[in-house]
Amino acid sequence: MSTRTRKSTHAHRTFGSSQKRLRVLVDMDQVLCDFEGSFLVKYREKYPEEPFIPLEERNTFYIADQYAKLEPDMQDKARDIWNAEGFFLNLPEIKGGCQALTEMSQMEDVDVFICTSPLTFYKYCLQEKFKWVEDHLGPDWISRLVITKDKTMVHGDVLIDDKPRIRGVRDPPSWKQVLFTAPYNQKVDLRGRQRLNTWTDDCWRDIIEDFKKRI
Ligand SMILES: O=c1ccn([C@@H]2O[C@H](COP(=O)(O)O)[C@@H](O)[C@H]2O)c(=O)[nH]1
Ligand SMILES: [Mg+2]
Repeated sequence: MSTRTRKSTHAHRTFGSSQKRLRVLVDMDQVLCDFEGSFLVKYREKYPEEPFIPLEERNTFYIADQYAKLEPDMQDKARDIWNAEGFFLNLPEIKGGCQALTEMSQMEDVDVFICTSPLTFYKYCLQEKFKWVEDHLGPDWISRLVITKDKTMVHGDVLIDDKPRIRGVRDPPSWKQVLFTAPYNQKVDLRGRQRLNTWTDDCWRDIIEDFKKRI
């Protein structure tokens, strides 16, 4: 066997598959973690006499924008809830999310990363996001956690995210968004995007398989 043949055989073994790997980015708030539900419970506990907006009537991505329309100081009262120590750490899981992520990461030719934005008031949020991931998914996922204010800067093929409009310095981003359904994004124009309503059926699997065919 010539040197050239040996080299190419080795190369074939090392990089055996011609299938490109699909890189999936998955958001945390309102995709893996129940930000909205938890906010409402805590808000009503803290301000039982104040008006509130039921989940099915939420119509803006930022809670504070809609609460500001109720009364002038409601915006600050709302912010106090998620700025508090322990808010992010104690967010309940969106049903089936962590199980789906674990299974997704075991799919052939798929790499999964968590991609989340921090609060500008980052005192508790940053470390609590790390701890949440460790507690719910395990320590191996810490190296798969990307925290950024600008998700367009992160390279990927798919971003599963509830935010109706994601903008940043890179336009267009490398990824295609799959819109994870939330109360405030039910009526938005999908602009060619796919929707994922829940983690509790196999639709996410079909979406990932479909993207694998397209890359
Ligand atoms: O009403 C809200 C809802 C969310 N936030 C914060 O915005 C970012 C959103 O993060 P994603 O990664 O896009 O889910 C996050 O820091 C939320 O805590 C908010 O400030 N107000
Ligand atoms: Mg989100």
